[in-house]
Amino acid sequence: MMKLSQLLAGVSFVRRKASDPEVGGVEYDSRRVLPGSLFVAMHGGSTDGNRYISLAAKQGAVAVVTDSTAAFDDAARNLPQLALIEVTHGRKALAGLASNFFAHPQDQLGLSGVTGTNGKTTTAFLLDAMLNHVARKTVLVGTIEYHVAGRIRPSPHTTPESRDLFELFREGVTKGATEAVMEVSSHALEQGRVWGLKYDVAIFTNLTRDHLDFHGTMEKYRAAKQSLFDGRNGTPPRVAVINLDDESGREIARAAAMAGVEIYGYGLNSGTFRAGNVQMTAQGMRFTLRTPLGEASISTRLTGKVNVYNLLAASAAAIARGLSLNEVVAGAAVLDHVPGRFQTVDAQQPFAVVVDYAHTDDALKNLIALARELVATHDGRVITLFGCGGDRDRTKRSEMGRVAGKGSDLVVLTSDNPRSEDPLAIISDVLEGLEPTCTGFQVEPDRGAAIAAAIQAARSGDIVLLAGKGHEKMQVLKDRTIPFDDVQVAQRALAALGFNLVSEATR
Ligand SMILES: CC(=O)N[C@H]1[C@@H](OP(=O)(O)OP(=O)(O)OC[C@H]2O[C@@H](n3ccc(=O)[nH]c3=O)[C@H](O)[C@@H]2O)O[C@H](CO)[C@@H](O)[C@@H]1O[C@H](C)C(=O)N[C@@H](C)C(=O)N[C@H](CCC(=O)O)C(=O)O
Ligand SMILES: Nc1ncnc2c1ncn2[C@@H]1O[C@H](COP(=O)(O)OP(=O)(O)OP(=O)(O)O)[C@@H](O)[C@H]1O
Ligand SMILES: N[C@H](CCC[C@H](N)C(=O)O)C(=O)O
Ligand SMILES: [Mg+2]
Repeated sequence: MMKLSQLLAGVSFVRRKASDPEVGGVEYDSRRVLPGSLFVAMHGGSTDGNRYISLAAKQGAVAVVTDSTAAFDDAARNLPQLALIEVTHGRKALAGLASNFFAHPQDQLGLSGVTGTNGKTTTAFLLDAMLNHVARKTVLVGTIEYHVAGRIRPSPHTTPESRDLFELFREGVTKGATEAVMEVSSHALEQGRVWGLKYDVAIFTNLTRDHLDFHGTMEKYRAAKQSLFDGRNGTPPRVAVINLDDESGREIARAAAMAGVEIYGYGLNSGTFRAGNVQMTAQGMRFTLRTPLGEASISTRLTGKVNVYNLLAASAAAIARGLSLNEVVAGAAVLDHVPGRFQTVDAQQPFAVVVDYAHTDDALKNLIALARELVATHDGRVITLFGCGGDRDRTKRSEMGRVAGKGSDLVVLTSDNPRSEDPLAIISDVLEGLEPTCTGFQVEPDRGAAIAAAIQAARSGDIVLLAGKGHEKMQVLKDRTIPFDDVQVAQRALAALGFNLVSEATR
């Protein structure tokens, strides 16, 4: 419990209807309001939290913070028992209130945030593994799941609302965590979900096409990412770990340097953290890591050029967090794979089946290029299965079709969370890019049947890429959400062909 006035410390507001109740919780969703809660009512893209103020009051809210002048006036008239505060930005206010409510757990954590179009989850997992390897307890927040000092929680969002983030941090600190590693999505930056958080280390992986449905243009998308580095998220980070091979990375580094941030640049061709002598197989990689602390040989079970970048980013961040080069090397060897990222499904079949989360044209292009490199030694073929998400960026659909068509020997075009859209309409958008570039493709909207078809088509030495859903366990359709797991479906398809798992065979 906390007095409303204490919760408001440092939170700027427009006006306040005086009264100072004890508050037992801070909620941004009326459905979670309990007796004694403070409800933060804010407008959104699909509804307006201000519509639910009277419902929240019925459920026992004692105070309401609103981003609406009209809602304030209305509640002042009709709900006289409520303490009221009007703010200009609901989520920024929420971040300040929640930080106060959970007693600033971030101050007791070394906080690292990863942003960029692709590679956030992988880089975060790598950094987390390095920190755990030197016995630092962590909170890990991202797309796949949340880890709170070893305990696993489901992840409803890559980057949760500030209130939920501070709750995770508080629980982590209570359980002995000293570090937090989190993915920071562009949605979160744009909306203010991480407003005011001071990062020790902010990491930029890359910027390529995605999320134009939300940001509108690449410039706005980049600006959202950049705000993690240049102080526009409230306060700039201490260190910025930035991919300097990426054009946007170079721009972001300039802006961060202007804001007084220390830059740790990385890349294959630029920066002070570099990789050389990369030797790559399907099972893993070795390369020389060059850093300002000296050189070391990295050995990892992750593979592919994109994972060289992810390892460079994680290594630089780990060094920024005080690890030695030896500790980085040891930590890099720990991770077997990141769930759903270049995860092989092995039932002793004579071809490879790989589940990967590539759901942008850049990721798909890189994935196919890696597969092409791996089959080139024995003249195998690349079979690529993918679809595009519904209610998401439409501009990437034909581009994904184009890169899949160009790089693959066979494409199986299917569905990937059509959400409210017609799966065939999404497929038709993809075909605009696929048809002109591809000699062999099949269309099968049912993802289960499509996976079976892709696997049936494989011959000895081929690689079957099942792209887009990675770790996901559900397929989101218009009228229902059904359990769906690419790894399991692939295992069943292999079993139907007489290939069976041996123990520990599935990585
Ligand atoms: C576009 C987007 O990010 N939307 C998120 C955002 O919605 P919004 O601001 O439009 O809010 P809204 O749904 O209109 O509701 C307005 C307010 O009313 C409240 N409300 C709503 C209903 C009710 O009965 N009572 C109530 O109080 C809501 O809690 C909210 O505070 O805030 C909501 C509450 O937290 C989220 O559920 C919602 O996520 C939607 C479902 C979503 O799909 N988001 C995705 C795109 C997303 O955020 N993805 C990124 C990662 C992307 C990537 O990995 O590349 C992420 O960080 O997860
Ligand atoms: N550094 C990278 N550069 C380009 N592509 C990458 C990189 N790392 C991973 N990928 C590709 O992108 C896919 C998603 O990777 P990952 O989950 O690490 O990224 P993410 O940024 O967290 O994605 P999301 O925003 O969807 O959660 C991988 O399966 C792989 O195909
Ligand atoms: N988290 C990202 C990736 C989703 C990947 C793909 N499976 C899809 O549903 O589009 C998003 O929500 O845009
Ligand atoms: Mg992610």
